[in-house]
Amino acid sequence: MKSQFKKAFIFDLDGVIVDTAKFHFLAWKNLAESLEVSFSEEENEQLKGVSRINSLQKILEWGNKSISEDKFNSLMAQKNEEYLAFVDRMSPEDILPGVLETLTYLKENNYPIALGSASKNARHILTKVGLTSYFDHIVDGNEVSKAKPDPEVFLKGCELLGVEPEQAIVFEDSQAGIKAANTAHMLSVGIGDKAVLSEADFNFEGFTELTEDTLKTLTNFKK
Ligand SMILES: O=P(O)(O)OC[C@H]1O[C@@H](O)[C@H](O)[C@@H](O)[C@@H]1O
Ligand SMILES: [Mg+2]
Repeated sequence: MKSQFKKAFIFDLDGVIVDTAKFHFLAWKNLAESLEVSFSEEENEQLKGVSRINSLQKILEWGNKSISEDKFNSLMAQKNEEYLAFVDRMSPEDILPGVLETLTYLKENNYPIALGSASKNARHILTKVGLTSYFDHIVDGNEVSKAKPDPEVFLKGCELLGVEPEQAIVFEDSQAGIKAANTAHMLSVGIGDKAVLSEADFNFEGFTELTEDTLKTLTNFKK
């Protein structure tokens, strides 16, 4: 049965828990440049939180390129191979500052916790950094049909955690993810540049700013 008072936490992965956003950037940049499509931090911002397939579609649109289905599939595989070579070198040292402390506090205080990521590599990355056991449920790119900014990934997380969307607090580093949380009436917490994530209900540079008092403020906040 759902308790209407309980709060639950949903974490995005890339750029929130681990700094894999920089690996996605490097891999997409190499791919875009191989197609002679210019790719800067600005374009990259628009790919954060966006699925692999939609990201490649966007790059092709920006460069006004049309390619065969075979080429499309081989580029997706090539990007993922390059990305996974970076991931292979990851260890618990790659957990972003303050994340472990936040997860430990939430776990000790019995808050339900889910992962809500667009990545098909999410489980592999959580294993690499040793965080799998902190999550009651993991929803990743393999389990959703609609990519962020559609809220499907977070709604699935709520369903599995047994809470209503209004009870969920979402940590996100992408504009697409903040939009998804807002659309579903969840509390959106932007992690990163406030100017970029201006639509979030709360903003923090990183988890080191999230003290126990701040977490209590979030759990008591009514949107
Ligand atoms: O290619 P993957 O690992 O399945 O990830 C899909 C997307 O996952 C998101 O978490 C990232 O922010 C995106 O940059 C990425 O494209
Ligand atoms: Mg992210």
